[in-house]
Amino acid sequence: MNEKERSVQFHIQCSQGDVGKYCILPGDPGRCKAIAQRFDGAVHVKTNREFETWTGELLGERVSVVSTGIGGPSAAIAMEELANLGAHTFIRVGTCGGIELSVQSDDVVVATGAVRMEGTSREYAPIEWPAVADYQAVDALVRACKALGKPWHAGVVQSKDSFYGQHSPGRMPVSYDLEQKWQAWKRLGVLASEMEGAALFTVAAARHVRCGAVFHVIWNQEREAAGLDQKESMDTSAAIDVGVEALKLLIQEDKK
Ligand SMILES: O=P(O)(O)O[C@H]1O[C@H](CO)[C@@H](O)[C@H]1O
Ligand SMILES: O=c1cc[nH]c(=O)[nH]1
Repeated sequence: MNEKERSVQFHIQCSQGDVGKYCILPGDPGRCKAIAQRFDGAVHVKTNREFETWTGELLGERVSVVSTGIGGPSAAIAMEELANLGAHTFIRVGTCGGIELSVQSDDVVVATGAVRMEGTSREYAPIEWPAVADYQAVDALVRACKALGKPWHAGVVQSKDSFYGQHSPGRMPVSYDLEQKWQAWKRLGVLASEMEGAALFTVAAARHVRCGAVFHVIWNQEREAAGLDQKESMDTSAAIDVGVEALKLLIQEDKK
């Protein structure tokens, strides 16, 4: 299989010309339409497995939104296949759970890097490699947060493979490992937990493309444990607005 020469990419089922060079990557396919509605003239291109693709324009530039599903393996596949079609700039717009006590539900988190507690990035780079976000993407995301005026944070997130290992570590046979590492993430000031950032940042480095990530905070289990709040929020609109605005800033700067 010559992946780059395939007329139709195997998983996303898109071909040359179907997608823009600038892409937004939510995990949830259910978030694609809401993101596409921020584009001019968005059309649904394809849905295959967890990968739903829409393409439209921002500032006259073709842009796409492609869902990656849950976890590093499918996120890596989406980025690889989009890069095969010429995409070079990616913004993940995801959800996360807060870890650091100042991170509250409904806040926005911009990742500067991601803890590689997942398997996918290890099949790309030795564990010594730091999964960091592209600095231009981080800068654009932070400027977009400031312009939007919503509470935001920028820092390291943790990417892991087991959602329930995060939320119920005590019932896992390897609880000793999960709980010890969680303490380390807290001491290191890790802001939040999610699942795809580390894989995407590492694949981006391997493919020489840019990737940033912004997250809507659903809840914060550490705040709950400290008796601070029990709030849960699923309104991802602020993170979507930040992601779209950041992509526009990157397009504008590339045109200069
Ligand atoms: O809302 P998305 O973008 O899927 O992101 C988060 O939500 C999923 C877990 O519920 C994982 O994919 C995690 O990274
Ligand atoms: O707590 C959370 C929320 C969203 N995504 C995660 O991986 N964890």
